[in-house]
Amino acid sequence: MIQMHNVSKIYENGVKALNDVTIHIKKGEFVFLVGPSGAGKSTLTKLICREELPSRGQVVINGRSLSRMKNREVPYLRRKIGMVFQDFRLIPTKTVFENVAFALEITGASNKEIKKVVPMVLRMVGLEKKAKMLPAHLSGGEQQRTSVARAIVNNPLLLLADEPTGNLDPDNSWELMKLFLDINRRGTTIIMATHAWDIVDEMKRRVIALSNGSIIRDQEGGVYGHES
Ligand SMILES: Nc1ncnc2c1ncn2[C@@H]1O[C@H](COP(=O)(O)OP(=O)(O)OP(=O)(O)O)[C@@H](O)[C@H]1O
Repeated sequence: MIQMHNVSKIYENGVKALNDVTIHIKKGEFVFLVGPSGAGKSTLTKLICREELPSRGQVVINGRSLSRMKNREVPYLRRKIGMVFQDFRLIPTKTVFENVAFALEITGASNKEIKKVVPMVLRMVGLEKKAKMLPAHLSGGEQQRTSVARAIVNNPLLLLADEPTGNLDPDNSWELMKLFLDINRRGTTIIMATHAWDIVDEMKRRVIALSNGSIIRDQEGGVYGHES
């Protein structure tokens, strides 16, 4: 489903963030991206959602090369990808319901569909009772679950999460991981960049370790590792 062939990324300021990276990720996999700060994890996730283009090599999602994709096709790609960030990125003036509904509205969903689907997704993340609240009145864990609801409301093929537990305490981090497992069991591929070594070690999933822009380990049922 995701293929990167000999991908390098050099930013305009000359920083080489990724160096000859080749990865294949199959539909339904759960992959942790690990490595020290600056190793290239965020850059890799940005290449997958075409927020950045590779300087060399190819990124192919579902058989489509992202370098050849036209700008007007990018929204269709993004609909297939749900994104979750460390800092939640909710719209502060919208309620929980409205934040999630917004992701559906921009795909042209009808009001009827929004009224049906949003409560279902809020129930799945355990926020059905908080639908009318604003993000500022929620705990960090609840804000992150709202952002997960928003990410999955379009039923994406892929959930891309960049350090999603970075602002959560251990209990909320594990709640989030249970939710991710649930989402993964329903068939969504998950790629999660993280420094949370305890989560990686406990979950025993595929681990891709980056160091200085290169893959130094790619292991099924892997651990965080301390080589990096
Ligand atoms: N937009 C940019 N322009 C220039 N250099 C960048 C840009 N984004 C990232 N970099 C550089 O590319 C390298 C890889 O950064 P990246 O954010 O991918 O690392 P990371 O592994 O996600 O780090 P962290 O764990 O701190 O989030 C770093 O040296 C960083 O400074």
